[in-house]
Amino acid sequence: MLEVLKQQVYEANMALPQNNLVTLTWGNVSQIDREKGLFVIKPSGVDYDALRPEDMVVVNLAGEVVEGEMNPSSDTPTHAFLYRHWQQLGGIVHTHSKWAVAFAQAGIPIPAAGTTHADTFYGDVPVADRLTKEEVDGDYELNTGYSIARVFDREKIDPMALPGVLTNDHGPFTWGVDAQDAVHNAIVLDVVAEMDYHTMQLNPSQDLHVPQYLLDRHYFRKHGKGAYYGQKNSNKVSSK
Ligand SMILES: O=C(CO)[C@@H](O)[C@H](O)COP(=O)(O)O
Repeated sequence: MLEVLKQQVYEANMALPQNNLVTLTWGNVSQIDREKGLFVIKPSGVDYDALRPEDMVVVNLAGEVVEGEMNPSSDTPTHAFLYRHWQQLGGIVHTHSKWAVAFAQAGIPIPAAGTTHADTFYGDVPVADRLTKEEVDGDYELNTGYSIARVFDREKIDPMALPGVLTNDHGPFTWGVDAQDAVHNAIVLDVVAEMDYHTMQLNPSQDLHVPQYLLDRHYFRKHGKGAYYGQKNSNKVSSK
């Protein structure tokens, strides 16, 4: 079943090593068929060089395997939670891209410091709350999903205006209307994280945020004023 979707998800997963967003078997991509209530995700721990479209695993929104010989990604509960929590999501990516992971490990949001960022993310990319020992010892991946939703719900951020997050101590998740859109956002996220790191080195005392009018100009030029309008001043997302 879902052979076309498996091919799309396979190609999106292969884009992760092609864009230097992952090493070894790290990372994963999924995409959902909302009508069927099923999503397709990469199998767990499989080397990208050995990956095939037919290896993709079909999962329901409860995170249960519906079709597939291999175990689904270990992050499947996080993907399933996010699909349940936000109906707008069509595709989700998790990577260990190095510059975004550096910000995630430092617990620092990726600031909306330039127009490169503003074209894709309507504000700072926030850091999710650090998981407690109980959350880690419990259903770790599900609790990762809860930590992501908590920061967006608390800060009243439209997830489609700001399609990415840094899970504390871990790494980035991005999303979009489909898997390819989510991969695009994962690529942009790591590029702007690297740019921001160097900007911070060049001028540590500067407030890195672009002015709201420039954030608006770039974001709405690309996404339209009506689409995914985020909260005003959302580029001032507070750090954790
Ligand atoms: O963060 C981790 C492991 O620390 C996982 O996200 C891996 O990066 C990918 O795991 P699989 O998708 O292969 O299960």
